[in-house]
Amino acid sequence: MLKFAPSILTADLARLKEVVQEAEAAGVDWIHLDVMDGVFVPNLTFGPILVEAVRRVTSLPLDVHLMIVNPERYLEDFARAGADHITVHFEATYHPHRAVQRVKELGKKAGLAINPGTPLEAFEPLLPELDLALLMSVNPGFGGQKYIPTATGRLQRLRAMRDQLNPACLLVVDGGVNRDTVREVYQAGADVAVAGSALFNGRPVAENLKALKEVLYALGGG
Ligand SMILES: O=C(CO)[C@H](O)[C@H](O)COP(=O)(O)O
Repeated sequence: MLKFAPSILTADLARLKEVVQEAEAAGVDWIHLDVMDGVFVPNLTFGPILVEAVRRVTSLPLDVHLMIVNPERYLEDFARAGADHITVHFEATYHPHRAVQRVKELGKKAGLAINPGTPLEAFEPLLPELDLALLMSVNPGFGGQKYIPTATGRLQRLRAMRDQLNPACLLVVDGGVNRDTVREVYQAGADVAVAGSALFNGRPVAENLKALKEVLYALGGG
């Protein structure tokens, strides 16, 4: 069963509580929060204050994706704000291993993410300690981008690496997942799909989620 983690990046943030609760009622698995600093990625979003606000309106796991340089500086703040999972980017820190260890010391699930241009081997030394391995299937920074087709082969190879080194680590794909690409990412071995514009787009989340799941049911694998 592929899990779905809607990214609030494309939601109507003036209705934050309603949209998060709508997603929860629709049956999504996690809420994904994209934290951007305008340095690591060319966009700015929000920090721990918003994570804390979301924490107060849902009991779903909060999956915080830090697209910020030197994420070590803020791990405690996001943990205190109520994040359940904290994912840092391999490219954004000199010390990805130290950052992952710190997330675990804080009692949270630790994730490592890589960009589309980063070799998959970046995961290898850290995989045995990861709870989540997040593969970007768009260049990070914006919702609503097109899925990069080379992500599929990378997912397949990462799945094999994961199965060998740490089967308990969840494989997360992020970017451009929609009705046209969800089959591909599921068949390539993803455990969790982050989806922004396919789930938060002005139409009811339940309808959007159903449409994605129908593609998977048709395979007999949803
Ligand atoms: O990390 C992200 C962008 O950096 C977003 O989570 C991702 O792009 C989801 O949005 P969409 O499903 O619309 O592509």
